[in-house]
Amino acid sequence: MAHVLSLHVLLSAETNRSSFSSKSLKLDKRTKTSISAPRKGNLNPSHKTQKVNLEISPHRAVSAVRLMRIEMGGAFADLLNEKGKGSGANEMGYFMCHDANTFTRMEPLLLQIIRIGFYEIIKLDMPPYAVVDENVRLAKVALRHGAGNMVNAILRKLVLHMENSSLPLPKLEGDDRTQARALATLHSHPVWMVRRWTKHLGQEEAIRLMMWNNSDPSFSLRANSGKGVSRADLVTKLDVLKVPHELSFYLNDFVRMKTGLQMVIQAGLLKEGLCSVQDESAGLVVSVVDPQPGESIVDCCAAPGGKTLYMASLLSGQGMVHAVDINEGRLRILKETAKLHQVDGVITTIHADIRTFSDNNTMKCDKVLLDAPCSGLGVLSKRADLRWNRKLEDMEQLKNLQDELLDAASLLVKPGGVLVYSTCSIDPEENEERIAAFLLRHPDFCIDPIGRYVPPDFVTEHGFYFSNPVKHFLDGAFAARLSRAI
Ligand SMILES: C[S@@+](CC[C@H](N)C(=O)[O-])C[C@H]1O[C@@H](n2cnc3c(N)ncnc32)[C@H](O)[C@@H]1O
Repeated sequence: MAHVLSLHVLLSAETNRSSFSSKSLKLDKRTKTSISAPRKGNLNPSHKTQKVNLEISPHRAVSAVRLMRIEMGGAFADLLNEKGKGSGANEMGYFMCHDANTFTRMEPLLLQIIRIGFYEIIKLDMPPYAVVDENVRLAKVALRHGAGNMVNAILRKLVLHMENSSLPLPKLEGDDRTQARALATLHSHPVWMVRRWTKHLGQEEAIRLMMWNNSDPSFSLRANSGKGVSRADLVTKLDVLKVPHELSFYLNDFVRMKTGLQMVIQAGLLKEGLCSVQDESAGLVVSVVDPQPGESIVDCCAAPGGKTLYMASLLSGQGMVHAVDINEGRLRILKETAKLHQVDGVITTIHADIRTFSDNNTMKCDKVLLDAPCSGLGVLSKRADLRWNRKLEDMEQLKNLQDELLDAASLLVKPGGVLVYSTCSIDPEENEERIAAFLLRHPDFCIDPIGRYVPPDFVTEHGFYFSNPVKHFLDGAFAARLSRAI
């Protein structure tokens, strides 16, 4: 069950995607004939006459390979849909490969097929015997007859348990550790995360958070005012596309949507730079910075540029955002998007490690944003793979890095200027604790409470910004606004 959640994302993405066209699939699917003229993959000639039922679901096939690649190769779920390596056509080719040696290497696929079956039966509530049938077929085509039999036996056992309401689910009893393990299984999260959240949030809220992480993510679009596109213009476009949406309660340029992102993409709204996909929680971090025309702003960890672009669009052509990032490729994306969004006149890109940049530079700006590398524990509903890639040991390393970056960023703030530290984490050790430690090291900075910049609902007792997924139904995010003494 470990990756069933990412499967969910992939399935819905693939339903609308055309990285392999339905036209090409028609050639291969729903035919109960021998494979005679394969168009992809290295089919062994000896199989040309093999009678194989190819009536397999392409979505399942692509999903199974993608899940395997995420698990074994660390592929990012959200990058798998780009052309090339991750294209659906490639993965279908993988499935249609009938070389005996490849079978051995493909074995982990069996696990993914079983996971898909479990997910469809338990979570998607699909007709169970159809699911068994489809996945058995898939295992037979992709692996071998015996693999199909195994899928059949396991999924049928599951269906039986479901019918008799006798699923052997772990019980929420015993000591903390045992309960955490049970919750981890029930809600498909790593045990260390469950233990951490239970400690920080209490068990009830930890469960709500896991349920949120497992739910369908919603998305927000930001109308690109830098290009003269108003929210009303964006709403008109969405109406034409018949994409259901509602206006953001918190941000004037934002629109929320639960479904229809694929339609927005296919209609070219992003490609034309009319809008960006940006969560309101990230937009509210920009509200905390509160960019004003004429100001100089350093964005220390800027790429791929979500916040840089939004800040630039608020400058009305006056002022400058210096976008610094250590990752050249991501910075290039930022630069290209800035052009597309017609805000490149107020953005300069600087490829550098902010730590050496600030050491060797006398630059002092009105405002400095440090959107620090973090665990991403606030965005797990959109990053289904992240929970399994993130390790407890990462947290210590991240905290050290965040401290170093904060020290470096502070050097770029002019006297009387503002430093904003933000993360997309809900973990106090990456948020409040980093600020407390920073203020001890830097007595020339103090907290500037953010009540003036965001709705009261997002203001913590210490004057920080915090977006809580289970309270605000947005991604989790944190920001502290610190002002430097004159
Ligand atoms: C959370 S992401 C920033 C997201 C960005 N602010 C946005 O809104 O799109 C963190 C970024 O920090 C960058 N980064 C990590 N270490 C860095 C360093 N030492 N100096 C500069 N950038 C760094 C990473 O390359 C990554 O792009």
